Amino acid sequence: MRTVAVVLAGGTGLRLGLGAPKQLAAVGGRPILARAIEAFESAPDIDEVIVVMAAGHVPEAEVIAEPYAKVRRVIEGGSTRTESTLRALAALEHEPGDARVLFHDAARPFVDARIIAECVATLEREEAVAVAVPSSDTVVVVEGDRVAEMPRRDSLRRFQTPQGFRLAVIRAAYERALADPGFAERPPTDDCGVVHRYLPETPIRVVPGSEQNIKITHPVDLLIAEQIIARQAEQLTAGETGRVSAAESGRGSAG
Ligand SMILES: Nc1ccn([C@@H]2O[C@H](COP(=O)(O)OP(=O)(O)OP(=O)(O)O)[C@@H](O)[C@H]2O)c(=O)n1
Ligand SMILES: C[C@](O)(CO)[C@H](O)COP(=O)(O)O
Repeated sequence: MRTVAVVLAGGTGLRLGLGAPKQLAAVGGRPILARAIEAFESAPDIDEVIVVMAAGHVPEAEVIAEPYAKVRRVIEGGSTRTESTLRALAALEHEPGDARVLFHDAARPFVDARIIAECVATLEREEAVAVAVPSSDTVVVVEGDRVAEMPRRDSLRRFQTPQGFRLAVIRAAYERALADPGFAERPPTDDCGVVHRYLPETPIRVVPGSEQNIKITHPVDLLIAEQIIARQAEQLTAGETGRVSAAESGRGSAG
């Protein structure tokens, strides 16, 4: 069964305010989009990667995607996230219904191998999977400027991506969504939201995300991203030094 990763890069990054799509900006010297693609390129369970790029920026995305063998298509996105997903689904029209598809925000460049592997493994036995972390803030529902509800924090999670589905499920959910005149007016904020609203009987399994799997959204997130990259580099160096010392001590004891 094939698994396709869709890297959603169709946004323009208004909240970051760089004047260009944020996924083209570099963190740690490399474009955010390249980092997101790289995570799926190096995941053994992923067969193909489709990049959905913001209108007018497809050639730049093609240049970024060029080194990655699994990226065989860079397509133009729509004006909303759900429209970008729909374009990816159209590009996947020849895939069988039991194929697996993972939708990932290009704006989350630090998704790791464990998360991707758990999503793919979950889709072997389930029809939909989401990635989430607990909330460390108390989250409230407000009406106007008044608190209306205070849900129990221990039941709350913050969604990340990827969000994965059997193709037949996400196709059916969008088919129902498109038949609903209210969908365009109030679209869900993600693909799990489309499945939850239009196929409520479909269970969505949740696997643990990571605090590093941030969505670069506001300017402060660029600073956090640089810190994550610096820490990853330190950990790599420490790991390599550790391996060298272990090898050296091994040689010492053997000889
Ligand atoms: N029409 C759109 C809008 C968003 N996305 C993608 O969905 C992910 C999450 O969206 P968000 O963080 O909101 O990105 P932007 O839409 O670029 O940001 P903003 O809302 O600040 O403009 C991003 O990787 C973005 O590129 C997309 O593929 N197509
Ligand atoms: C899909 C998502 O990243 C889950 O948290 C989020 O809903 C995307 O929202 P955005 O407003 O498009 O960034």
